[in-house]
Amino acid sequence: MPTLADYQHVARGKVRDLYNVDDELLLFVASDRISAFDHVLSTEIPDKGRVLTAMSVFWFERLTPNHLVSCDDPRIPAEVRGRALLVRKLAMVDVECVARGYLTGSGMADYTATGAVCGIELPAGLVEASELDPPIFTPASKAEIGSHDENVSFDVVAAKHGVELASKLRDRTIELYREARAYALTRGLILADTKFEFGLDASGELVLADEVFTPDSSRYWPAEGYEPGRVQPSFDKQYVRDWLTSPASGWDRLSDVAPPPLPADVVEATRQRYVEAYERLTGRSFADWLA
Ligand SMILES: N#Cc1c(N)ncnc1-c1cnn(CCN2CCOCC2)c1
Repeated sequence: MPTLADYQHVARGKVRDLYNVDDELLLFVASDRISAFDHVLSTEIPDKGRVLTAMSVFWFERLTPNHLVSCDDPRIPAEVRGRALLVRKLAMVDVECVARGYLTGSGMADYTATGAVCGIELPAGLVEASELDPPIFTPASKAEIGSHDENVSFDVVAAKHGVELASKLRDRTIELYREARAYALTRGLILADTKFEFGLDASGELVLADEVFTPDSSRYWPAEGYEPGRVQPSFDKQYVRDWLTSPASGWDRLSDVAPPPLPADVVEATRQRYVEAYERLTGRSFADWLA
């Protein structure tokens, strides 16, 4: 059985890492790190990596083609089993493919400033968390760790990758989002938006890569209590956000100071929210995940 040290570390994200296994395969590892307010916190959330990996696998089982080869393979080191995926190498398309079914975050900021998002004019009078019907494709250029992705128009993507591939990215992004949004609603969860990464395989086929419909790549809101006109509570990170912005933390989010460690009760409540999100979405018990 190999260890992680046997594989070359080839890419590091805020909370994920990529290792080279061989000419065909990569190891995609999800950590227990959590980010909030653009900081990677010093406190980890136990099982976060395992829960998010289990969520990606649930969706990869339903949405093909994708890069997943295996979640349970002898080439996966025991130390990361359950939070690591063996994936096939692709020629990645350098676009963050975002679908938005609700107006929030940078989309709301762009709308407030210009009445449009990624060059897509929206109706007047929309408010924070307004539903967008139809959902919109709002691509972004990938940013380095620590800075925000930049929203770009479809035409910018088409200029870089050609109209045919840009259209495929847009159509596949919206198609996948619509399917997952409808399903999530049946489980009492609003999938407000999501971010995909795609690659091309040797035959030139567009293949879903990265993580899929996890709380790190997507915004999940509880459907119960949904009300446009205010910022909705994040299903998974609200406890962290509320504590960090409360007097109890002693932290000023507008300062450049790193956030303080999280108290144990916030860590446990957050862990429970990740487990609850997985169990509500999949109908499966997290205790059964690669036990
Ligand atoms: N997925 C995938 C994938 C693939 N299947 N084939 C080739 N390259 C990639 C790849 C390389 N970098 N990234 C960006 C996202 N990374 C995620 C992990 O953590 C680091 C950042 C994706």
